[in-house]
Parts: sequence; structure tokens; C-alpha cells
Amino acid sequence: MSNTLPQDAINTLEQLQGKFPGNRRAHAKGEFYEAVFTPNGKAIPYTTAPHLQSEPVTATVRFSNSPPDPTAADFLSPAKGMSIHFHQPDGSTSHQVCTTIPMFITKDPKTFIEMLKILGSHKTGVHSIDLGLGIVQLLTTFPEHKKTLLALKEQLKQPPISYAALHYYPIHAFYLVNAEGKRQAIKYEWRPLKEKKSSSFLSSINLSTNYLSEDLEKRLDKGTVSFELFIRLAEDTDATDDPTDTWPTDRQKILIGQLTINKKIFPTESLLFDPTNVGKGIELPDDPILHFRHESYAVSYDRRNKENKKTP
Ligand code: HEM
Repeated sequence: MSNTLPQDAINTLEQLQGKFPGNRRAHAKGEFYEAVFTPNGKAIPYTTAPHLQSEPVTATVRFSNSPPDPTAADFLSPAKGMSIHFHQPDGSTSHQVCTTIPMFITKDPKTFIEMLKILGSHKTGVHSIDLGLGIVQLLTTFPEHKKTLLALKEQLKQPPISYAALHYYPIHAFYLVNAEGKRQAIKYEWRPLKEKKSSSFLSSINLSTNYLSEDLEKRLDKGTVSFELFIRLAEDTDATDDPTDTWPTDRQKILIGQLTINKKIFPTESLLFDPTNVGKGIELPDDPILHFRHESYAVSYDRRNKENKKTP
């Protein structure tokens, strides 16, 4: 029997907030930037991945809002995205697709679709969902996911000050594989280089619809925006197949490089950021959500490319 779950997920996303031809079925609103990733050599004992050695590589970065509506106001969406193509010397790319919430709401694709349907039943208008009420019902239906749902609710409270001030997480575990073939499970974390310890949130009053991209443009007019990349090393007891599990906070953390964003760009071809496209020196865990993302993103990519309006 063929697997229709990815189609089901995309149909549900389309029903949830309307269909926006030519756009991504999630994280539709976003802009692209040219960047350089400079590894510091600290990942070499763990991986042969070319972009994690000691030579800088160029990167294409996309910051995004999570809704499928490409016109949604920046201050309304709960999670922000940062997606990266690392350009390898051989012409291939290694991808990372991150959000600002460190864990996912379920480890099971079917449950994810059920959750989407519950959120969809709390529409307050054609293109607007009452996420607050939706989350209350999710908490009642899936009490085992309380921690993540409360983290999501927390993010809904106040809009962030800037894309440049947020932490980003690819969420899933990955295996780094070194020159001897030894595998080490890790999770990545991105941290803003110049992190302000003071309040990092704003009130939505007086914020423009596109204030996050406008803010980034202003910062890039004056200079660059940088993030540090860390890996956290798993211990034997840490699950590699469960994106709801963030692992204990005392895991060894290593700074492995820095991403510097230089300027906004306008790609002319349609780009796909696929979290399973990791390239040489990195392997995938047996994580059902991660593999389901690969299939679902392909369905979304196919649909948006077949539609009239093409977006990068
Ligand atoms: C069942 C799980 C998930 C489904 C079905 C799903 C679905 C989608 C879809 C359909 C897209 C648009 C793909 C395209 O047309 O290129 C997308 C994009 C995105 N998703 Fe997910 N997603 C899931 C989980 C996650 C998780 C766990 C994260 C957090 C790391 C995440 C972060 C993102 C980001 C950042 C984008 C924007 C990618 C870009 O910049 O092009 N998603 N998602």
C-alpha cells in the first residue's frame, strides 16, 4: 500500500489556513541572505563533513515565519525559521532547517496530522487560527506533550525583537562520522554572537507587518549579523529517534564555527531546504518525524513548483 501520509499532511496544512499557490505550505514568508560559515576545526575529530573542517564555505540562509500565509504579520507567528544551504567545495550542499523552539510536539507523524486538525478547528476567520485555544485543546488531548506545548504557548506571548537575536535549533539528533568511521550522535544549536542579556521581546503594538526583515536589512546596512554553531554530544542513554526529547542540559557542548550573514539576495531558482540532505560525514538517525519531513517537503516543493506563481 502506498504511503499517503505526506500528501495528507500537506492537504491538512492547506485546509488549515487556506491555500497560497506557488508558496511553501509552511514557513511561506521568508527572505534569503548570502553568508559565510567559518568552521574552527573543533568538529574535525567527529566528522569528515567538508563544511565542518577548517576552511570557510559560502552559505545561503533563509529566515522565515511559520504560517503558510506569505502575507502573515511577523508578530503573529509562533515560531521563526532559519534554513541553511552550506555550499561544499565539490558543488553539493548540506542543509540545516531550524526553528526557535528546541523540540517538536510529537515523535509520530500521524499524531502530528491529528494535532494540525485540532488547531484547524479553532479558526476565528478564513486565514486566522486561534492558536491559544487550539493549544488548550491539544493540552487536554495530548497531556504527554505538555512541555512542548507550553514552550510554544510561551513563544506566542510576545514577538521577538529580531531574527538576529534568536536561538535556532534543527531539533533532531544527527550522527557525525569521522575519518575512522566512528559515529557520534549530536544535536546542533545556533546562538547569536552578540547576545543581549536584557529583554529580547517587544510588544506587538506599533510593529510593522514585516518588521523582522526590515530590522535585518537595517542591521545589514550597518554591518553583518553572526551566529555561533554548537554541537551537544549525546551520551548512551540519549534518544536519537525522538524530536520531543532535548537531552539533559549538562551534555558536553562544543563551539564548532560561526555563520556571518552579509547581504540580502534574491534567488532566481526555486530552493528546497531538506533537513535530511546532510551530505558526507553526517548520517541520519531512525527518527520518523525527520524522514516524514523529507517526504512532506518534497510534496510541498512539487506542488508550489507546478503552480503559476513561482517563489524561490
Ligand atoms: C511532521 C513534521 C513537519 C511537517 C509535516 C512540516 C512541513 C513543512 C513544509 C510542507 C514546509 C515547506 C517545504 C517547502 O515547500 O520547501 C516546511 C518548511 C519548514 N519547516 Fe517544517 N514541517 C515539519 C516539522 C518541522 C520541524 C520539526 C521543524 C523544526 C526544525 C520545521 C521547520 C521548518 C522550516 C524552518 C521551514 C522553512 C524551510 C525553508 O526556509 O524553505 N518543520 N515544513
